[in-house]
Amino acid sequence: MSVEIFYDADADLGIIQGRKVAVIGYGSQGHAHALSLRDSGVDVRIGLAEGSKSRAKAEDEGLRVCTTAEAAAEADVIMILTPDTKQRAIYEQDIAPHLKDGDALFFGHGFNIRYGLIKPPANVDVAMVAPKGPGHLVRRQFVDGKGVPCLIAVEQDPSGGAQALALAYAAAIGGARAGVIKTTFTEETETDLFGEQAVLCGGASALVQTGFEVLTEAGYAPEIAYFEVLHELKLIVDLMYEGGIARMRYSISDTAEYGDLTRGPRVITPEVKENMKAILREVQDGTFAKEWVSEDEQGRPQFSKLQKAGEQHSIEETGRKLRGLMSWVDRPITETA
Ligand SMILES: NC(=O)C1=CN([C@@H]2O[C@H](COP(=O)(O)OP(=O)(O)OC[C@H]3O[C@@H](n4cnc5c(N)ncnc54)[C@H](OP(=O)(O)O)[C@@H]3O)[C@@H](O)[C@H]2O)C=CC1
Ligand SMILES: CC[C@](O)(C(C)=O)C(=O)O
Ligand SMILES: [Mg+2]
Ligand SMILES: [Mg+2]
Repeated sequence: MSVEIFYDADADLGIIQGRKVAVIGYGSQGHAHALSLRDSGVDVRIGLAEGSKSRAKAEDEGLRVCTTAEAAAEADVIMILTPDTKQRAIYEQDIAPHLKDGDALFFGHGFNIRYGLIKPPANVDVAMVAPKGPGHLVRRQFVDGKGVPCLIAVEQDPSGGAQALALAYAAAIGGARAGVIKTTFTEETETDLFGEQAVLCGGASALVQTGFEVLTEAGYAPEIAYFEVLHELKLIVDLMYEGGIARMRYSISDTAEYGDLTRGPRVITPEVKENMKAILREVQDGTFAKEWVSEDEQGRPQFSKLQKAGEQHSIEETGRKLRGLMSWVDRPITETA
């Protein structure tokens, strides 16, 4: 199936420059969108809860901060960039009452529309601009003159202009430098959840932690294990990013390549592929969404326990020590590039 991919030349920045945009939330994606929209000449304000911890960060960047309700009332493009599990309540309390004809409701991920948690009225455009990368890198790449690819989708289009508006927004945050693919809320939500669970976050973290455990439990030095399975992983993935798996295999030794070709399938076995398929089914049939919404409603007991266990894994202590000795690696978490 072929896809439509758009670049800067296909986008009309003037469309988003002619609108009043509210970015609701100033976290990973919120700060990236708001700052890059502002730098692209867009009229942007930030919507936050009263007493929000994010207020000072946004104001330090010279952005105007209002309550979510004020921002939604003032703007005609409202981008919701708070955590997925919080969006429904924020929408119902502070956004829905202020929606008017001609407004556009935007999302950075399709979760709430795909699983029917938010049901916007028919008189507003509903669209998505979903960057395929973490917010802090969306901003860093924009500042560096690069861009993170984005997916756009349109769920409702009473104005007839929702796609052009989404493409203009994606261009304003740097996405059209790399490529903007048109998709649906369903395809974005299901592929994004699968990707982060099975490969990018869940799969990769478990692979690294398990490799570290196997080496250290066999008596090898944790520092050597860390460099081997975590630090070098970035360098290997950089080669894949630049030229695919073939480029990585070109650069590694024949010994590594033979080990890759013969041992890789012993790690990622047919059973692992079946596990991945089960994870995809839980995303498609709504099991994961139901579980996550319920976990959040109960105060995230399992999330907090597993998060703490991850933070206490011995690879983190080894990593902190080694990264502290490499000034170019130990980059503090900041909300700017
Ligand atoms: N993280 C990423 O890189 C990516 C995220 N997305 C999508 O983007 C959206 C935003 O995700 P992300 O950037 O990670 O979100 P964050 O967790 O970084 O959002 C935090 C922001 O939301 C505000 N917030 C949190 N809870 C509430 C609440 N109950 N009421 C009002 N504001 C609240 C916080 O304010 P305060 O400081 O006051 O707590 C803060 O400003 C999601 O739909 C996500 O799936 C898509 C692609 C990648
Ligand atoms: C990979 C995780 C992600 O989907 C992202 C950064 O793209 C997210 O939800 O944060
Ligand atoms: Mg993603
Ligand atoms: Mg995601």
